[in-house]
Amino acid sequence: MAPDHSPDDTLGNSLIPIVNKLQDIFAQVTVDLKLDLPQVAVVGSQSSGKSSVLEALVGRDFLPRGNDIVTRRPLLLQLIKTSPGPTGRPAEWGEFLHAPGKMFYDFDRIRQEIQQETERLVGANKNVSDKPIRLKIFSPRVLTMTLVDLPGLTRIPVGDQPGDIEARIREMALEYIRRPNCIILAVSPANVDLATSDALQLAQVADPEGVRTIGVLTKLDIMDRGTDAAHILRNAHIPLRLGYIGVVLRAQADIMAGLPMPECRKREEVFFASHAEYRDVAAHCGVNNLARRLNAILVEHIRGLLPGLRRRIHEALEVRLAELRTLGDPEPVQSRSAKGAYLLQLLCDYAERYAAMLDGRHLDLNMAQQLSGGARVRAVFTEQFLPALTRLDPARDLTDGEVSTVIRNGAGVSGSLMVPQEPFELLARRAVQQLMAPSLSCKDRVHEELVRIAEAACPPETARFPQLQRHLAHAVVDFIRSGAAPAEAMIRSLVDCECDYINCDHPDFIGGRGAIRAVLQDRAARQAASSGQRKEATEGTGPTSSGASGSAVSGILPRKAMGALENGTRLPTPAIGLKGLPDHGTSLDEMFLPTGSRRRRSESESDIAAMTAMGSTAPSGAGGTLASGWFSWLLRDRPETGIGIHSSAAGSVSGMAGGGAGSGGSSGLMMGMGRGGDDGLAVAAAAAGGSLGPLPSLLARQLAGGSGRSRLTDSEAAEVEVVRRLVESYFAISRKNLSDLIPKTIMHFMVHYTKRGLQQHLIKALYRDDLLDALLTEADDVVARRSAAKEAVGVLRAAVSALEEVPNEMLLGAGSGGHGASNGTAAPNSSGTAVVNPFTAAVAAADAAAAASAHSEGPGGYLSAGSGGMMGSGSATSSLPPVPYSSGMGGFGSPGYGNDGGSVDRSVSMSAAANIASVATTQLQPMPFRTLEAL
Ligand SMILES: Nc1nc2c(ncn2[C@@H]2O[C@H](COP(=O)(O)OP(=O)(O)OP(=O)(O)O)[C@@H](O)[C@H]2O)c(=O)[nH]1
Repeated sequence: MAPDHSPDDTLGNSLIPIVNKLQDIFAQVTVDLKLDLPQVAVVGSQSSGKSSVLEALVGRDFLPRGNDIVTRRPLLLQLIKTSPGPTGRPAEWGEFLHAPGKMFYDFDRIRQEIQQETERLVGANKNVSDKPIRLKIFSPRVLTMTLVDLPGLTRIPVGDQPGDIEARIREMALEYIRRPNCIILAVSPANVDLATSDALQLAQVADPEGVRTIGVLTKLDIMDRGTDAAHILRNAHIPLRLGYIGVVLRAQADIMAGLPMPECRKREEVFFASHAEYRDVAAHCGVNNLARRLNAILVEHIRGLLPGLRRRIHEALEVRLAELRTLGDPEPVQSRSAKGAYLLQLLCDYAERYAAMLDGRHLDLNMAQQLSGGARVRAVFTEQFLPALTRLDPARDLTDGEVSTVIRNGAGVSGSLMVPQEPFELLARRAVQQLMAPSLSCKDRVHEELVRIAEAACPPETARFPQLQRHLAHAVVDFIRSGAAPAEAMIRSLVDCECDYINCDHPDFIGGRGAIRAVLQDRAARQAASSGQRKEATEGTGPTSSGASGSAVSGILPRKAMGALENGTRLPTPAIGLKGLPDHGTSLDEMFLPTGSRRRRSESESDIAAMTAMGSTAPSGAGGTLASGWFSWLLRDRPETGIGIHSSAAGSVSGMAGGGAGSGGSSGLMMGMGRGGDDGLAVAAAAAGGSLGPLPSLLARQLAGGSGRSRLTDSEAAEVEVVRRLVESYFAISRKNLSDLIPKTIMHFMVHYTKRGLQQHLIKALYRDDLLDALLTEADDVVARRSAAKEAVGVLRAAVSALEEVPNEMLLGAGSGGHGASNGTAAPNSSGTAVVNPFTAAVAAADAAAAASAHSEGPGGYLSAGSGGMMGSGSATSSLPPVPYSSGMGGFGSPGYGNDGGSVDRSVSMSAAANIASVATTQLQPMPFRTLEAL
């Protein structure tokens, strides 16, 4: 009797053939759409009964068996259930991959063919090979599934077997059973101690969780008298998650005597019925139950597989249809006038696609993955250009010492009392000049993006006309370039304009007064903080000196100047300061009038260099003058500095005066410098003894390498602070201007220009009588690709119809009450948490079905809920996550028939894309999206 396909198999039988049909459809052509079906592999020691188990599942006698090593190459056996054939015609047959078109109706012949094919490769003397034999068995009496018969594990090499035969077979078996979608039938003979089972040992390696291993116990009928395997079948001995199934198969003598398979099944039934020790497990034993359980597992798996499969088929179909459109279906037009119209249409399409991509009107799937089209141009502005401007430091690379030197050099031989205009302008220009590089870089990035868009805008139909693509690429790139040149000129002019006139009247400019106020406030705050600390330290000692009374600012600034600052009134003394402050005359602002005629703008960097270098030659001051600048005046009488022009005016000219000023140097006129000889010029020390030594080319401070704030006098540091603030303020204005104008310039000269003019340009460049034929000549491979794409579309449509035969509830993954496979079973894991997986769920379903039809008197069978069996911890609804069957071995049918990837092959369309890309890359440069840092 063939395996009993009871109603619980109905679902599987309706579904699995559809999957097989799909596999067959895909096998016909080069549509590399793979199905990730689980397969069933038998593993175990030599002569444990592996082939016998497979045979029994198939229900036919066709595999070589014996007590010696028999299976010497893996056998991939695809069982395909067929409808019963018309009377008189054999309904069962086998086909080998290595003998295409040959149908084997005689199963003895199949056995012989397996033997011969084995010997053909590895000889007759017991050697083994890992090269599989692929066999399809078509029968109305089989469950549809793929089985793998593997050579048995052995220890001692015999015959032609190599010395490492044990390791070889082990590896061969592991190669199959390691695959996550392989269901392992671990076959162990019951007449050998289970603790020594090779099958279980190997299955443990490949499936440590035990979620896809079913134990199969053979030879129950020939166990030692007085022993039985009931405890094993109850899963009590060496527990497996999916438990054990006991079978009684044919002995060698039965085979020799030709005992028919149905007889054997009957005998098995009788065996379990007549052995009291197996009564409680009998309902779940036997070949029929093994088949049912495997089927349930497969069905559950396929249920999870189908929705994704349908989606992939539809996607593949879309890809092929799109490819067909690009290849031109039907054939391209022939008449000249029609060709002209077609070319015109293509050019207009191209220009429209380019514009649409810029405007964000062209949507495609790629857009979910990355920015594209106009959004990228905008990203260049917002995510690259603007942040790059923000990061710019107006006094980049200039130390305080250098700024100070520039200021001093700008003051010339007579020094200045207030902030000199020239050094400020020089530094401001230098800072603004920094805006040039990111601005030009922004233009370059947009240029790249436009070329990228131009590349992507190619209408798919152009793919078949390589010359047209080439000409298009040239024409478009030229056109984009023609917009980039004036954009660059404009950008340069804009930055030059910003540099050329330092507009101190700009309403946003902080101005000299503002800068001084800010610095004073800062300093006052610092001073207040430090005096607060001191006060805390000396609390209770009463008010301190005059410097501590009143505001911190007034302690620094002369009262009149302070008043002027606060009231905007005039100062009694002439002041020198920056021009461009809001009010003039004799107010505080007058302090900032320029000391000399302004120079024309010079090259900032060279000016800076020159002015810095000049530092050594410029005296830091002359006797009695505030050689270190106007800020000394602001700071005089400041108690904390310990300096005062009153007290030391007579003695000091500057630290530079060295020995000449030695007596007064320690409290010298010049702030900071008076603090000690070490602040003076190095030359001062060298010149001790009265005569002045030669003036070094750099100031000692710079020579010492310490041009930082700590090396400057307090006055110089304050001066530097004010100048820095002025430069920062002015730079911020220019940066703001350019952050607005540069994108506008680029948009105008490049983006909008190309968008508006591209169509005209293309028509002018390419819509030419002399080019028409060449441009519309198809590439040589297009015809072949068109027919391949058509074939693929046909196959995929067939696959779609095949899938339409699948009941909807299966595709949706809805539970099927009738089948029971939707009820998962929670197997307890070590921590007591329920672990549910499709395999166990399917097994539970099969068991439930078996229990329902069981004729045993047992209390629901050993796998039933609550029985304490390995499955017995109750059931759970199977909104189960599908097991991630990430890979699988190739199915039977064709070399490319494997199920190891599951991905849609887009080779043809990809080659089309590659074609486009290759054309483009010869003409156009690839446009990587540079990161922010690239700027
Ligand atoms: N009595 C009895 N004999 C069995 C049973 N199962 C298998 N046999 C016998 O055991 C021997 C080995 O069986 P095979 O099916 O060839 O074992 P195998 O594991 O495929 O062997 P190799 O492919 O050589 O590793 C054969 O003679 C079978 O008839 C069983 O349940 N009872």
